[in-house]
Amino acid sequence: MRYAHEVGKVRAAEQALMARLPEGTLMQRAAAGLAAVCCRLLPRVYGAHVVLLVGGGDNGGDALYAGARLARRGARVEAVLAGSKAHPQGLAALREAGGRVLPADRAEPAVRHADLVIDGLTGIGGTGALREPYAALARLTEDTDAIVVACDVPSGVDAGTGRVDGAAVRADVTVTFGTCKPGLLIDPGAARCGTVELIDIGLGADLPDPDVVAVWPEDLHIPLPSPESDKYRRGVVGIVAGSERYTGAAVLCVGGAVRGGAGMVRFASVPRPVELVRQRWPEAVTTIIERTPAALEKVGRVQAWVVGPGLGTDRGAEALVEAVLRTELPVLVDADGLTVLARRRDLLRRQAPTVLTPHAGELARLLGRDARREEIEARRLEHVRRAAAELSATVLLKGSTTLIAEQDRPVRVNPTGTPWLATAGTGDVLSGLIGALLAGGMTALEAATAGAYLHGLAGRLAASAAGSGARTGQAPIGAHDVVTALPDAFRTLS
Ligand SMILES: NC(=O)C1=CN([C@@H]2O[C@H](COP(=O)(O)OP(=O)(O)OC[C@H]3O[C@@H](n4cnc5c(N)ncnc54)[C@H](OP(=O)(O)O)[C@@H]3O)[C@@H](O)[C@H]2O)[C@@H](O)CC1
Ligand SMILES: Nc1ncnc2c1ncn2[C@@H]1O[C@H](COP(=O)(O)OP(=O)(O)O)[C@@H](O)[C@H]1O
Ligand SMILES: [K+]
Repeated sequence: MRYAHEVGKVRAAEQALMARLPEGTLMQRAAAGLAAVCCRLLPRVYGAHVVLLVGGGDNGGDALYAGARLARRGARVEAVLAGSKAHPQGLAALREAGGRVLPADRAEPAVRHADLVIDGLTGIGGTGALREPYAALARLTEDTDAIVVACDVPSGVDAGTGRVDGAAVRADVTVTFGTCKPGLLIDPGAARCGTVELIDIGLGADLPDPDVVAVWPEDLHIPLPSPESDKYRRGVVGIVAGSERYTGAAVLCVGGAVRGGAGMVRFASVPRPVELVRQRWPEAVTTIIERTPAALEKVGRVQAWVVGPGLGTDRGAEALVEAVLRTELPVLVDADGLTVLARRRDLLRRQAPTVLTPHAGELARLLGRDARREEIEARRLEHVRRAAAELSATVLLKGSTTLIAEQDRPVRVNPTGTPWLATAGTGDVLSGLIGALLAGGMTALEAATAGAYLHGLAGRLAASAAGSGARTGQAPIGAHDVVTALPDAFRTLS
């Protein structure tokens, strides 16, 4: 897992470490690491043209010292100063090494023609939208052939949240110090980082437990069938989805569960979705139910439930959501089920695990009051955490960078996925898949994590046209393609 710490904790750890070291040691460590990465990225350091974008704080100091190191190795280093002040010792070091300061009006051609640009405008001290001239300098990085290396954080990205409010640097590589920052792992900030390289500056012992962790495949412990397995031991998942009006969601959800490794899928709904599920997934055991509180009595035993996709939001849907949540089994609530829950949050008072899989709009409804969809998209980390605490559930927030939160645990960031997944019905596949993993005995957090990982990977595999010779090798996909690609996604793990 890759770990990230909140900015306040990074600063506290830095303070504690700095108190034990000679002044300036940490900045030298950071600058040495940054310069080493730049040397690796450049085909030749000697004679390379390097431009530094330098803000008024220590982030600019790192860039200046790194520039001095590159200048000493023969690079032609030019610095553009964004503020009225710049780190004085860093500036002196650059000049002493043969680097020079460019006037502001030379910044644009310099960045455009450079071999490498170091962004040292703002780091963890950046607050709010970049002001001028920082913003104009950050925009220059969007239109250059130079390799853009962000120092600690791409300027314009909020290090704590990943929020981007206006102009921001678009980096090929982000060299971050001591520990990752949440904004480097969470979109929209993560999309600005390129590859993230972590430089050890010795903070380790002073850092507390991480606030955010990115999931790695070796963290996923998906149970595999053994010789003693039978369909009941592998897990029976019950799916309550679909309505006379919406049928596709049910078919996709069942598909996600079948391909997600359930020993058996029991599907319960009204006649039309039952008929369609039977046609598409003869493996599923179907039951026609009425939309009443007693509906589940006919369904048979399961180990976990999924409720919500295509269910509608009327009184009948509410009766079904209530019936499922009144069981003492793990339950995943998705889609229309979440809309029902927004007016019946009392149903979340239960002992067994509950997994909620909202997108930002659904989470806004669930949190109510002041929550707005756009705010949630912009500050995903804060909202997913708040949701897990207020709703006493495992919350998986979908969208660009899926986050998974449980109270008092680090938030998990899913590294797989592709914007091609932003198409109707892919969420239904995810809920069926996680339901199957829950029924197989994984904890709510494990099942949500593994489900998000496999789903994102299946999306990528489905979207990439291997061997097609196409330029990007990617193509649009439908939700059923994600279902089809799930076995290949599982195969990458075994
Ligand atoms: N501490 C340590 O031990 C170590 C720290 N290290 C490094 O220090 C970095 C943190 O340095 P920091 O605290 O000086 O803040 P920093 O990121 O340079 O930003 C402040 C500057 O940005 C400006 N500014 C802010 N917002 C702005 C906006 N919206 N628009 C425009 N300008 C804006 C702000 O201007 P002001 O508001 O003061 O006018 C000020 O000039 C950290 O990321 C890492 O790289 C490493 O060397 C390792 C050891
Ligand atoms: N921009 C994006 N980048 C990556 N994944 C995305 C993006 N937008 C949506 N997704 C993923 O696509 C799926 C869409 O789910 P959802 O919004 O529930 O759609 P539906 O309800 O139509 O099935 C989720 O897994 C989500 O994480
Ligand atoms: K920066």
